[in-house]
Amino acid sequence: MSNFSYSNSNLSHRRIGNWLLLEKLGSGFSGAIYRAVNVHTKPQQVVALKLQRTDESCPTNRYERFFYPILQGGFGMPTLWGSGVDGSWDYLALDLLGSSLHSLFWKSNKSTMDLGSVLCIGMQVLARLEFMHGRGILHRDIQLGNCVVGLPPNEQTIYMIDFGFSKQYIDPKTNRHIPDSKVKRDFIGNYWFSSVNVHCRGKVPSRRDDLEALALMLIHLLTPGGLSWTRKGVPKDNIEHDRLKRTKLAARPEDICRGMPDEFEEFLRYCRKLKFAETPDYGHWIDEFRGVAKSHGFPESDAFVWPPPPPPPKSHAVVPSPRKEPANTGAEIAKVLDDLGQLRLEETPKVLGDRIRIANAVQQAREAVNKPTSDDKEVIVISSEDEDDSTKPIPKARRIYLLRTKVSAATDNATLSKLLLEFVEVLEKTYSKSLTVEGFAFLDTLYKQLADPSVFVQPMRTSKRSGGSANDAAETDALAKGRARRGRLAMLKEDVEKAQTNRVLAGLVKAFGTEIDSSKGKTLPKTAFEFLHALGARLQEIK
Ligand SMILES: Nc1ncnc2c1ncn2[C@@H]1O[C@H](COP(=O)(O)OP(=O)(O)OP(=O)(O)O)[C@@H](O)[C@H]1O
Repeated sequence: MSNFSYSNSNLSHRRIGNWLLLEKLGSGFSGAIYRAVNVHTKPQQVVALKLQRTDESCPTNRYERFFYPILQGGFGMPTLWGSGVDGSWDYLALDLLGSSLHSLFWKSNKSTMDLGSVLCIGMQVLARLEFMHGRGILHRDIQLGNCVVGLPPNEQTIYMIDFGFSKQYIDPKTNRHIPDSKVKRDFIGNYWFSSVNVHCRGKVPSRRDDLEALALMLIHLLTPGGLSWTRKGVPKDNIEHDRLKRTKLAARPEDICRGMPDEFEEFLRYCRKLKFAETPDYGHWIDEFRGVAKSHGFPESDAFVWPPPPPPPKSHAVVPSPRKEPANTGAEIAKVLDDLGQLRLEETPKVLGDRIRIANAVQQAREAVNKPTSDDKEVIVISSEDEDDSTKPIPKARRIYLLRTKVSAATDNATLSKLLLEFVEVLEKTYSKSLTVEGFAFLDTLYKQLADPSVFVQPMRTSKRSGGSANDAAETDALAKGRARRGRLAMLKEDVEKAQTNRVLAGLVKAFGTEIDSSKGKTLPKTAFEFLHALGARLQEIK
């Protein structure tokens, strides 16, 4: 085993193979990278020479020499110009590239990376993974240090490097996916971003784990100070490592993604739901990230521009956009602010959980900011639903937001039914069948519309036996009986089918929201969709 210290050594001006070493670019535990020139070419070809001792206990250069040829020609894959062994040195001559994302972010001295840049990283790394996986190779060490930008004119392209931990997941002899195993295995990857399955549960890595590492990397960049388990540095012993794994395992997607566009939480959930041998839908998530960029006013291109250009104007930076409506008076704005001031979270009745109350408060604040003052002479509509006529995908969160604004303006049950079914369609079409903050906010608005008769133009009740709120409550209670016997969501669906009034439906929407909010991962099982469809149908019937 080599005791050689790559970080303390300086091999500048030495010649290895055809290459004259210039300055050191980086070094790790088991290798060093130098800028080097080919002594035989004119003009001199400049490369990055990746060096490793031949007696290295972890001979990653030998593995990389195998993978690079398979990856040649891929966009964002470095070209391998040569490789060999010279004396005690094993070397790879690679395209000379620029800084790693780790070093760019570190030097920016910011606690988070801007959303626009993070989305570009997401889109580009997804495309790299699609290519690698398409060639039958897993990366298995996705991290910021292994994503590097090119040198001009390729400085907006992110390259994948370091295939020392890579592996073929398609067996070249049988052409079949490698098998899964129940035997716990030693973890391969990195402490920060390796997936929960691989890192904490000892599972065999597959394509899904490369994607989950990317998801964690993106979430890390958007988290002030980074993901909690990255803050104490590299674990020094097994006790610290075990603690780190426990923290990672316990971190719920909804907690670590709080405050970020919903798509990040959905992407993480999606990765974790993929089956061992399942092919991820890379294109779908590239489109989702592009949609988020668009809705936040960033360019839709995945070009990674660093340092990031100034953020888009505030009016475009917020996901929801105001509806077209007459100019608001100063009194209205004052009322919204007053309402916000009155918002006493601990005393607000619990409707659908904290997530909704917070979402609503944030929503109101956003709307207050976007509303013109009484001094404004004309209404400036920054964007509206009608403007979204492009073929680009609208992110799920925005679609749900738009539906929610329509629900709050609806004046009859038929419209509510139509909007609810559109909402269900959005949920059904997305991969992650979990209810996000926007989804809960939609249910909350629907609940309020159904519970408050004053919002409807038409009379709300047609039932002979529903005389008042006491009866309504009794009816809801009666309908709730027997839930212990059958699945609660299935029971709620049956209750919906029997409901006679909007107020009863409101109670059931509330119960449904509470049910989902208390479920692990806020996921919507089949019975939840059945409930929503039944609710849509019942709304058509109750005039
Ligand atoms: N082709 C390249 N051009 C320029 N710099 C590079 C290149 N490849 C690597 N580097 C720099 O050297 C660093 C280490 O590279 P790499 O990850 O390939 O080596 P390693 O020995 O496997 O490192 P580690 O032990 O940290 O995984 C990178 O983070 C990057 O800053």
